[in-house]
Amino acid sequence: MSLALDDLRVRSLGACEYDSPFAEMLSTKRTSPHYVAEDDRVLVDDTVSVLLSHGVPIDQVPSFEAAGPRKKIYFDPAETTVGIVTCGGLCPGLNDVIRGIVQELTEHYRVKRIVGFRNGFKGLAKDARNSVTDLTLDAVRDINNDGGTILGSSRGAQDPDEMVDSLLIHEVDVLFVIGGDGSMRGAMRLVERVDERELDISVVGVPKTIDNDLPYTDQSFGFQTAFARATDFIASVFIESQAAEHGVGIVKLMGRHSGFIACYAALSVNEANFVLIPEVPFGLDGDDGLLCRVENRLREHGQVVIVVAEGAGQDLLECDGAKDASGNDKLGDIGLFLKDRITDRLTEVGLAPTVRYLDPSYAIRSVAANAYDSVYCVRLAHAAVHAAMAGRTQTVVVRWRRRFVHVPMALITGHRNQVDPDGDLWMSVLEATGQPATFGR
Ligand SMILES: Nc1ncnc2c1ncn2[C@@H]1O[C@H](COP(=O)(O)OP(=O)(O)O)[C@@H](O)[C@H]1O
Ligand SMILES: O=P(O)(O)OC[C@H]1O[C@](O)(COP(=O)(O)O)[C@@H](O)[C@@H]1O
Ligand SMILES: [Mg+2]
Repeated sequence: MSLALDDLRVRSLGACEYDSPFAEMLSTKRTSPHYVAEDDRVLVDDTVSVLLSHGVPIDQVPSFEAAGPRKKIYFDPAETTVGIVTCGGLCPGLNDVIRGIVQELTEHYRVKRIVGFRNGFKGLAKDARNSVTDLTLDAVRDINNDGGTILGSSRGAQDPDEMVDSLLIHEVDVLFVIGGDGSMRGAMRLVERVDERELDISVVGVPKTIDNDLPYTDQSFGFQTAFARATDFIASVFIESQAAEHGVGIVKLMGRHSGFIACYAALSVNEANFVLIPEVPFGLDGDDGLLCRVENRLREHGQVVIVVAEGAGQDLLECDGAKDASGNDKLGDIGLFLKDRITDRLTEVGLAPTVRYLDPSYAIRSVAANAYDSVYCVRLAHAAVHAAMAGRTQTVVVRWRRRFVHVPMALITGHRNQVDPDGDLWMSVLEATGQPATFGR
């Protein structure tokens, strides 16, 4: 996708006139290999030929605004009320982000009040006006030890005007939306209404996706925890299948449209023979199809391990076009389908398989963040707070090539991050599994 520098400019509500609590600490800081000053920018691309292809001087190639504290801020902290909402599916680290935002706003910016809206955007609807909770340091003290979100979450559309009314009733100046692609679309609709009503409210997003399907972020928070947890289940079916005469282990992992969890978890265990992801179609039948390949593998090695992302092979299933409350496609169960088809095939050819099938999806998504993701979450939380207090709006904070940067909200929903079948990650999966680049197609 080709971007111009202007596509990457983030919106500000206005001039920053208040001293930031970080003003003194920043007074001597300059860009270094380990720090990007607030007036410097971070390149989108890191490859020589790509940079050259823009054909413009280096300060005009696409770049992001650096995240981090500013010397001057837009909101007067003593007069600022902040709201936080978590939306969509769970993801490890949601509580860490909430806690990080509350700690930063309380201990450094000393804002007037922080409220949490309960159960996602539902908590901003008209009939939920009493569902806010005060987020104090005490309220968030140990929440990082638990998975899920203390605020609750939901799917399903809400009236954006009602949501703006709720922000006004609670005198919210800054709203943090922690959510995925759907939530960011919802947040943009909210910003439209805020603009129409000429309100001075900042909306800043912290992108959340267990599937790692949001662009402009190296890896989303919680992803490392998720694939680390997924490895336990792959290891389990590996051991089970090893102990059987004709053992087949199948694990279905989350990944609606993007197979990152499947790829990373499989590479981590490095015992999978087939990794099936939405980005790479496969066929079942014929000498080249999955069933024949599984049979051959079983005959040669006595054991097969398959890792399948939930969105893989959807074209093989009958789909009724059903949607969830947020409008996301309801997927067919590729894991159970494969389990049945593989069992039938191996039984037909007399191999009497022992098939172990695990679908640990919710057991993976509901855990607390690991130490790595906790660090990531707290740093995203800090970046989000600095961005909002400096008046940025319609903006999300992400880590891109190890730098924390600001990205216009529209870009994060513009396309999906997916495993590139021509990229080096998929190549590593092919190397590790020994499976062909395509089969049955
Ligand atoms: N196109 C959209 N416009 C407005 N709101 C949306 C849109 N898509 C999703 N939402 C809302 O955002 C919230 C979260 O969306 P969902 O798709 O469930 O999760 P995620 O944000 O994790 O992708 C839901 O309340 C949903 O109704
Ligand atoms: O059963 P639920 O809660 O609707 O969620 C299932 C989906 O949620 C996900 O974890 C991702 O959801 P989001 O779009 O909310 O990030 C998918 O991997 C999965 O398909
Ligand atoms: Mg989503």
